[in-house]
Amino acid sequence: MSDKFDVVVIGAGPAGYVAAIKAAQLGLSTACVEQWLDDKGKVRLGGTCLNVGCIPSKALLDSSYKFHEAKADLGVHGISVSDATIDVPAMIARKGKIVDQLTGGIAGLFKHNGVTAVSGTGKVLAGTRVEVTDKDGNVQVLEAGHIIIAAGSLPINIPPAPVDGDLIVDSTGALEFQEVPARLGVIGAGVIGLELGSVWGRLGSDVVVLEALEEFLPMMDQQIAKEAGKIFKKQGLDIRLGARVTGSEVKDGKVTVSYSTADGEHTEEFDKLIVAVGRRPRSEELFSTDSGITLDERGFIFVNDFCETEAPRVYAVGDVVRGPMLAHKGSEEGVMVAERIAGKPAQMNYDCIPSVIYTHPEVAAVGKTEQELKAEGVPYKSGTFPFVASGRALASNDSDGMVKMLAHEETDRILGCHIVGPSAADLVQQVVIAMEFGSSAEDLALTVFGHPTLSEAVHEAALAVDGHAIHIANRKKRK
Ligand SMILES: NC(=O)c1ccc[n+]([C@@H]2O[C@H](COP(=O)([O-])OP(=O)(O)OC[C@H]3O[C@@H](n4cnc5c(N)ncnc54)[C@H](O)[C@@H]3O)[C@@H](O)[C@H]2O)c1
Repeated sequence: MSDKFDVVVIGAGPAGYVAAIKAAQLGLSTACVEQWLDDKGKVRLGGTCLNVGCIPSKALLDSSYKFHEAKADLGVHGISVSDATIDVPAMIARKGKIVDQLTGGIAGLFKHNGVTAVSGTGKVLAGTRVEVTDKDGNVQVLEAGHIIIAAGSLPINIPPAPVDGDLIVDSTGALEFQEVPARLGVIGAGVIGLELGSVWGRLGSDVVVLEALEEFLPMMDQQIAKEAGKIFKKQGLDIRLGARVTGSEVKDGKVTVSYSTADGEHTEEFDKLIVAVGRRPRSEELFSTDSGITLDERGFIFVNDFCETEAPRVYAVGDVVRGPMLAHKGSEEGVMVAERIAGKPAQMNYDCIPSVIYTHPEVAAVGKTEQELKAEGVPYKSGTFPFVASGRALASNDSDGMVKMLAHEETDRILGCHIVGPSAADLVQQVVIAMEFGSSAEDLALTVFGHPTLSEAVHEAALAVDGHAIHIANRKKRK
């Protein structure tokens, strides 16, 4: 193997592997260094997202939802299922197969595009060189025209609940339970806590989520967060806000968690405990001190809007840099950087990145929340539409939630859209496209939406912005 490449990418997660494929497609000789190994000691591509994140968690979310439907949701359609049971090891094995299929698919894409996968741990040295140490300790140095660091992130550990991989697990361990825990504790009511809490809750666990903050989903639009909180409560998720975990004790196959609230100290006993208190950038031991790369105060690699680090010809993308820790944000940064290396004037629109919590119903958002617009003093108007007024949602017996559209009071330009409801992730994408093209709420209102679809709820929310909704009573004066 040559040790000279136009581009060396460190990390083969969604940010790194996409950057590598794009760079190769643009005619640049490209290597991608990855430290993850499979059980045979071969390099494994795909990073957290494919191996222990987005994809396996969605596989379990879907399996557990089907079980829940069979047990509790089909009766209303006149379908009776007697004695639905769940084979947890079979469910986990199916998830494993999907992961294998997708990670193998990236190896195929690398081959097809001519990306060289290099097994080992990469470290950036001065002079755009990358030192790679393989599993046996062999070291080689790659000479790079440009470097793209896409080293990702790691779960945060907290001293009150040290992960032991058995009773106390992080998001990775929570994808491997071989039986349904009777009582499951979750620390953190963030994205991971809610998704994994839903999986095991639907399979029969009695789930308690302990969240230190008083506010539920503070990053989300508060009207939508409140609606989501009500729905999750109705589903049986016991989310305790203002509950800061202060300690844990493992004894006799159980874990006792201590937490404090405004009322004082409390304890709860669980069969398993998931720690989901956030992730941190994987930026340690990633570059030599003379490489010129710097970190910001939170440990993220410091980059500008074009993902350029302070070292010439060294870029960083994805979870290891500022911005939301989302696979699609990392992938798009990877594409932008590959194109800029190839001399194209590419840039990212950071104002138009959707985010989703894959509970059922899903919670999805793009753009500004109402509280952000208020804080920034931006004049705005809003329109909402509840799914209970959607024929399609009622037909599917899936009518919890609403769509909320925010537009500029004077220009009518769409500023944000927030949804809790069926297929929220796909619905919000319609608004992402509209926003990317600078659409006004009226543009969406004048668009023909197929009937009967869930998408009509987006249309009606856009109509409601100026009091023109058809299928609900408009509260505001029409313009
Ligand atoms: N669907 C998705 O897009 C998706 C899925 C999974 C993860 N992610 C990303 O991964 C990252 C990590 O997710 P996450 O859910 O771990 O983090 P998060 O930051 O979304 O939530 C962590 C929560 O834990 C709480 N917390 C911290 N310490 C606590 C304590 N001692 N006691 C009680 N509560 C405590 C915090 O207040 C916070 O609300 C996020 O950036 C997320 O966006 C995204």
